[in-house]
Amino acid sequence: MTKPPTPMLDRVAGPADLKGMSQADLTQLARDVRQEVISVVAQTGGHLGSSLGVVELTVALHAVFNTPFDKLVWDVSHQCYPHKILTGRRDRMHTLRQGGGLAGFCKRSESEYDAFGAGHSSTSISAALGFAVGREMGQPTGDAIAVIGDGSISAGMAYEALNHSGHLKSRLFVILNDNEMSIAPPVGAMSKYLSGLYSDTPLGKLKDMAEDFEAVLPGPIREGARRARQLVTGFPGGGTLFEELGFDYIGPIDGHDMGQLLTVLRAARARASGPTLIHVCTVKGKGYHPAESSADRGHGVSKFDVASGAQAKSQPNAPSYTSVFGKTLTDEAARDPKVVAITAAMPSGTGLDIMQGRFPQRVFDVGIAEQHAVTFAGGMAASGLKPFCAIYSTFLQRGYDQIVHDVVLQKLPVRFCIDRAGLVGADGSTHAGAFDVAFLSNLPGMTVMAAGDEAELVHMVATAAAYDDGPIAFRYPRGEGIGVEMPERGRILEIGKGRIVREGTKLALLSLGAPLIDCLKAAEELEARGISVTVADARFAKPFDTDLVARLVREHEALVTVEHGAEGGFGAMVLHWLARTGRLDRGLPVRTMTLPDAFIEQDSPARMYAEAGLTAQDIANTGLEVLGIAAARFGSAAG
Ligand SMILES: Cc1ncc(C[n+]2csc(CCOP(=O)(O)OP(=O)(O)O)c2C)c(N)n1
Ligand SMILES: CC(=O)[C@@H](O)[C@H](O)COP(=O)(O)O
Ligand SMILES: [Mg+2]
Repeated sequence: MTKPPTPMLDRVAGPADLKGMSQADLTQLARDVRQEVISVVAQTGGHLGSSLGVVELTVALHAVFNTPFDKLVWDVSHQCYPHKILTGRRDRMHTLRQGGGLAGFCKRSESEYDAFGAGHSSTSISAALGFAVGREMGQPTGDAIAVIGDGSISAGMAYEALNHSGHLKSRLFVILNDNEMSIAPPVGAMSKYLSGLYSDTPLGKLKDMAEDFEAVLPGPIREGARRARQLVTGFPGGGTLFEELGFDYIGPIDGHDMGQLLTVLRAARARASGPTLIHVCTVKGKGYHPAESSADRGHGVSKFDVASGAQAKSQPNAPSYTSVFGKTLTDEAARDPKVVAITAAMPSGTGLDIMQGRFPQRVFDVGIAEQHAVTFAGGMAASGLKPFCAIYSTFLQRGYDQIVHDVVLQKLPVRFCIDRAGLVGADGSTHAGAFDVAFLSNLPGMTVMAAGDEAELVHMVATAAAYDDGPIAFRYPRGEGIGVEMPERGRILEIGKGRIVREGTKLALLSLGAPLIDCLKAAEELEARGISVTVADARFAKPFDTDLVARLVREHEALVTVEHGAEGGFGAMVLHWLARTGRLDRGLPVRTMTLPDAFIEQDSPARMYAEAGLTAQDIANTGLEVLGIAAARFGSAAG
């Protein structure tokens, strides 16, 4: 399909070109940018809905503010595609979320217009306030503008920042992009509150009067808006929640109406002396019917046909880990009424929407609130329930102290279901599930499992359901399983016990979780070279199977551990144990293969693991290396 003409956008090299444009030109520019976003994401896939929802807002912000001197901070920044198109990266948008290409989120190293990196939500107000204080202390920076969604502002960190902003009273702009959507429909009292600010109040009529005012929003209008708001908020001071926190509140305004946006942004920029929140109402997926009309408003799409909106469907060879988890937990819930589940605004991403469909009263979506999710689960466990807290590895980082202080310290039997473990592909370094084994395995009394395949995941869900002696976690990767035969029902695994998957004699490969398939492939390659290889699946990072490790060390000439996790995790613990028990004294060559001490940028998972040095070939090569050392050291027939 030929791309629609974008005459106004073709004239724009950067935000400076927007300064002289008329409202009509800017409106046309927005139309062009919207078409560009649709054309690009049809080719690349990505976060379509959120970006379409902020097209007019992005044009207006770059037209009114002096970026990059003024710092525009996008929350999550999954909605940054119009921003990237307008800030000199239009010609590279076709590389979006691909190896060596543009990141799917804002990155300081990618552009001076990306004032602050993101990918995780609810950080923008804190960062913007940091810039504002920097300005006040003489740093070369201008205004600070945070753009945060109605989902992201529901997270605790956003309140911490709002609270501090109101305390400091620094000039700061917070644009609340309210599209009444998170990934799923938003949950929580804040969402209802925001809707109450504009649902059926007289303000709706006042908005029309705000149009085309070049000067400050005229007093009667502004006063009228405040009076109308007093009708709906009832706060003692008569203001909105934000005003009670020390913000000037303006809105709500129509985030697709260029006239209102320009008028209000220019007025606010001219007048604001302290923290100012501008409440902008938008539509996620705006201007592209297939997105606007879909349940998730096109939040995350694969490549698609523009005319029909039909997305390219991958042909899976095996069920996804996520769907296996969702189905298996639902079966466990059917057998045990104590089983409940918690998600932090990601019911479909975690697969809990499957259980939600059958047991809606037993699945709790707490909003983007991982810290709360963990301690909430702790309370549930303390009450006698069996909470399964399903949070992506990368987002679980947000609730670490709650894991340590509220759950593990009290030995509460919370089950942590850690999806997206390892490298995740297009979302890149901000979303890597690299650290959970390391940060969980050092906690006293924590049990950590890792599924070697989708059948193992079924057993781990059953094991977690049966395990009430304390906190337990199981991790599994993004995407499809490897196509193993699936059990009817999960088997309860013996805690701390691994398994031998392939018997050999010379080299021992000890895998934790997903690298199992790569270890088996490496073993086949080495076998073809006459080298006999044992492949063991650790199953548990903590407590790991010391009898198994002792046997591998006793019966083989060399040992290699492999994990999709950062240094300081499983391999480190095994090595530490071997050293501590004297099992290295005879000089057995050991290698621990982990993710590197670096962040790996977006690419296909296969290419990311190649960059990490964790392919089957890498494992085979490492095996040859350690066997060579063994031969040189012990004069064996190894190698
Ligand atoms: C800490 C954290 N938890 C979860 C996510 C996953 N996530 C990405 S966008 C999103 C919804 C954001 O909703 P909103 O802020 O309203 O933005 P919109 O997509 O509506 O523009 C979620 C939950 C995340 N990026 N960071
Ligand atoms: C922007 C964000 O954080 C989420 O949309 C995330 O990209 C989802 O990841 P998955 O695609 O792995 O569910
Ligand atoms: Mg939203």
